[in-house]
Order: sequence, then structure tokens, then C-alpha cells
Amino acid sequence: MSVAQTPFLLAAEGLNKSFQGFQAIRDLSFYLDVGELRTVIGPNGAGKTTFLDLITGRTKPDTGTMLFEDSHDLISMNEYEIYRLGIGRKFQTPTVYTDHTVYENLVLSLAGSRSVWKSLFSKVSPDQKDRIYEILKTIKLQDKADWKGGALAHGQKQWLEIGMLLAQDAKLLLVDEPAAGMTDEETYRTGELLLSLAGKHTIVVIEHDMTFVRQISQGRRVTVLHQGHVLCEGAVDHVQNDERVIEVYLGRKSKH
Ligand SMILES: Nc1ncnc2c1ncn2[C@@H]1O[C@H](COP(=O)(O)OP(=O)(O)OP(=O)(O)O)[C@@H](O)[C@H]1O
Repeated sequence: MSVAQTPFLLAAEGLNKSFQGFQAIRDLSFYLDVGELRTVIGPNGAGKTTFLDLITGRTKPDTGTMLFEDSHDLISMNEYEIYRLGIGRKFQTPTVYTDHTVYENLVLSLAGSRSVWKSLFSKVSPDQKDRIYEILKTIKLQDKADWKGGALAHGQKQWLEIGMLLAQDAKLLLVDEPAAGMTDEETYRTGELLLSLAGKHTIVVIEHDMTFVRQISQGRRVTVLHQGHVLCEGAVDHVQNDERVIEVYLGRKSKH
């Protein structure tokens, strides 16, 4: 199949990546539709983080193709070019600006606002302000706009970071283990947030917590990675009942 004719937001085909002879990604193909909320699961060392590194240009594959919006060849682009294309990533550990307020964190993330550092407020247009308040509502931090990032609870920092991806205008949000270290209530609220974004945004979530995966997948596709390869893909019930998945992953990691 030619990826050039596909309607996917992201089409990766035949990716391979070795580190010092160890094959972390093995003939990996992955197709993502616009507006999808896709969860990627897999045991430790399955290649999930490496796969995100390949998408964002942090790591280059040895072989394979990767097209964004049918026309942008991600493999020939550097990390910053890929970021400017609209691919945003949230790492597992929150990386908000702790000395800046929640509002300022969002201002600093606005698309094209790299020069805002010196004049944080003067360059914020009324439209941008409206947008920030819209995002604050979405991430349910409207009453924390004046709080310093560092004063937020762990879960709130994660939501702020998701808000920062929205402020960047990311077309594709890559979210690495958003529920890690969260209370059950925070985890549930994170699921609600991601579900509220689905359809309007395209999101890839890497996650281990199967209760959370069930909450956000709700009939959506889940991809199981194993040894750098897609082992199985489908609805959460389908993958959880797949013998190979039970053997390599859920049998060891299931929280049920
Ligand atoms: N820069 C690197 N050099 C050498 N080996 C690496 C490098 N990056 C990843 N690997 C190896 O590739 C494999 C896949 O790692 P990766 O972090 O992508 O897995 P993962 O599915 O994200 O695991 P986890 O769930 O534990 O985060 C691992 O065996 C890891 O040790």
C-alpha cells in the first residue's frame, strides 16, 4: 500500500530502529485517523517511548517511512520542524514552568509565542486571552489561573501540560502515561479531559493503567506493542481477550 494515498493524519510504515545491535522497533506500522483518541499499551521495553521519539524526531529510524497529513515526510525533518508542524508531546513527568502562573504557562505555550518571554502580557491579544480562558475551562483550572505552576498538585500540573499542548495548537497530541502517580480521582478526571478533547484533536496516549485505558478507549482502537512491533490492535475487549496479549502483557500487568 502506498502511504501517499492514505487519508491518515499519521502513517508510519515499516519502521525499524536498533540501538547498539538491539532492535527496539521492528517493522512497526501504525496508522492514525484525524480526531482519533488512540491508546498504546505494552509491557516495559515494548518500544512505546522509542516510537514517540521517532514521531517527534528525537530519534531517527534506520528504515521506514512516516508521513504526517499525507504530505509531510517526518523522517527528513528535525525535531523543531516537527514541533512547528503541530506535533506536541507531553512527557510522563510534568514540565510546567513552576515560577510562572498557570495563565503565564499557557501564554508561553501559545503557537508562535517564543518571543513572549520579555513581554509576557503586552503581546497577548484579546483573542489570545479568550483562547487561554477557553483552555483554562477545558482543563478545569479556571480558578487556578493566578497560581504558580509549582503550587499545583501533581494531577493539576498534568492537566496544565495538556492545556499547554492545546495552546500550542498541536494537531497531534502525544501523551505519555498521563495517569502515572495520580490518585484514582485525578486519573478519572484526566480520562474525562482526554475524552472531551477526542474528535476535536488527535491524541495518542501511552498508558499502563488498564482501568484508565478502558475509560478512555470506549470502543476506540487500542494498539498493543510488543518487542517493537504491533502485536494486536482493536477494541479494548478484543485486545484484552487476545491470547498473545494476555501472555505478554495483561497476564503480568492487569489491574483487574
Ligand atoms: N537510546 C537507547 N540506547 C539503547 N537502548 C535503548 C535506547 N532507547 C531505548 N532503548 C531500549 O529499547 C527498548 C525499548 O525501550 P522503550 O523505552 O521505547 O520501551 P517502553 O515500551 O517505552 O518501555 P516502558 O514502558 O518501560 O517505558 C528497551 O529495551 C530499551 O532499553
